[in-house]
Amino acid sequence: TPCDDFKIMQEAWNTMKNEEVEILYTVFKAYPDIQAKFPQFVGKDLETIKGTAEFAVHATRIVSFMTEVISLLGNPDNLPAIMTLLSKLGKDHKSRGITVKQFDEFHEAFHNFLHTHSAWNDNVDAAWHCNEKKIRKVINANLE
Ligand code: HEM
Repeated sequence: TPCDDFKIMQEAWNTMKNEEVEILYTVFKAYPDIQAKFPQFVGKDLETIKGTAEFAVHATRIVSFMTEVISLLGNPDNLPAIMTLLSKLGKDHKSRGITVKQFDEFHEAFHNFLHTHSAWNDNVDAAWHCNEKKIRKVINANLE
């Protein structure tokens, strides 16, 4: 299945994973309701906060989480670790009042970023979608 092509997914991600600030900016720009959930960013001008250390720190937390999960893919021994990380992410965000709908929004905006990146192609897309579907299932089960 395309899920087994995790290597090309990891390679593509490696070319994008250092664009933390641009990734979070893309998400907040498309969905201000996501920005509004952050006590430190609510009501602030996105263009202004984009350049702050606080913004870079949070962008890096999110993107590093993704990097961690993506690096663990492909080895069945890592499955329990992946499940633990994803369940915790879902539970921690549920307790902040964040919804599946907002994760869908994040997802969509995040994809606009990925798709406009030069490392993206049909093979990466297929591998990404297959793995992402499974990942989102675990997160959603813990968000609901
Ligand atoms: C869907 C919209 C989302 C909203 C509204 C949201 C909101 C938040 C908020 C308010 C915090 C706490 C910030 C702080 O204490 O400084 C947080 C923490 C965090 N978020 Fe999100 N988040 C979203 C999606 C995501 C996604 C998709 C990921 C990763 C794939 C992610 C990863 C993290 C991580 C790693 C932390 C720090 C650990 C923790 O406290 O849980 N978030 N998020």
